[in-house]
Amino acid sequence: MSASSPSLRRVAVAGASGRMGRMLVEAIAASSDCRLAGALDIPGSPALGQDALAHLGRSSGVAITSDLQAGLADADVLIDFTRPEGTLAHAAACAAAGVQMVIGTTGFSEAQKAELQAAADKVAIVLAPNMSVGVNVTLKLLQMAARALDQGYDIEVIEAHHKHKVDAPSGTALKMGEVIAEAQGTRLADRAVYERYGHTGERPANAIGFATVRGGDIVGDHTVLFAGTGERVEISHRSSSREGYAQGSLRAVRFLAGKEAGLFDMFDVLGLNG
Ligand SMILES: NC(=O)C1=CN([C@@H]2O[C@H](COP(=O)(O)OP(=O)(O)OC[C@H]3O[C@@H](n4cnc5c(N)ncnc54)[C@H](OP(=O)(O)O)[C@@H]3O)[C@@H](O)[C@H]2O)C=CC1
Ligand SMILES: O=C(O)C1=N[C@H](C(=O)O)C[C@H](O)C1
Repeated sequence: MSASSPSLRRVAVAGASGRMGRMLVEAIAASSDCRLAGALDIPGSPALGQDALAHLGRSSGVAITSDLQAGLADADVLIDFTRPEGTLAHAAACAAAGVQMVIGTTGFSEAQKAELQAAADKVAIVLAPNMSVGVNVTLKLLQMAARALDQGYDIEVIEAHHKHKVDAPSGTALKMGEVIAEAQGTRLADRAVYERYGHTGERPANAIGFATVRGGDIVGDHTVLFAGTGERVEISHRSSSREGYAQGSLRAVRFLAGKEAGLFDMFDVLGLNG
């Protein structure tokens, strides 16, 4: 489906009654260049039939539906923050209907990522575990630090999130590990240590360790520790609201305008490659 005018993007939201979905619907309603064109949620959701802005006591004129075809019918792009299995079903429908996607969902397996790549061969998709500008700049800082601190520094990624989060480590923490491993000419799969318990033995020099905290309403904290001899470097990002994820998603929506196909990330959107 093509845009109704070059400057107005018609945006549907999947997981519309979720924490991110609500934030996205609100951000779209407040924007001057995006219009809410559909609101989807999972069959059985208590939000079905309600207006997408009902949680704010307002009306968007768009009711939340689980009918994928109806939810996408008027959309140029779908923003999806749901669960991997939901995102994959949405990606298949979007590829068939020619609807672009911005995907914030985390927790994909390698096989699921390959399915998203196949969808992106048909329609343009931005996929990123964190849409905030600050986190993506942090990833660039980590690239630089990882190159400079290549020898003699033990690397640990520590993340904290709210008690409702279902995947661990966070998608952002894994991305940080991947960026660091790649900057050092290695693969995260060969270095990641996700669990420690009991007699673990000494720390392998090349390990990238992960530690996960879950509790309360923590929006999202990430720290990477480079622990050397006599000093340590800590690079941290803390989100205090989901607004940054929503605004980053809208930047991705604008970036996609006019793109036919391909899998992009927030480095592409923000011009951070190179
Ligand atoms: N990339 C980024 O910047 C960010 C990514 N995220 C990621 O986004 C995802 C959602 O986070 P959050 O909003 O906090 O989660 P929520 O659980 O609050 O929202 C998820 C929404 O998706 C719906 N849903 C659940 N399963 C399915 C399915 N199989 N198909 C369709 N819809 C489904 C839920 O419905 P119901 O409640 O009825 O189950 C709910 O409306 C997570 O993977 C999270 O890690 C989060 C923040 C930022
Ligand atoms: O579930 C969340 O809340 C978040 N998930 C993303 C992740 O897994 O990295 C991004 C952010 O940290 C919030």
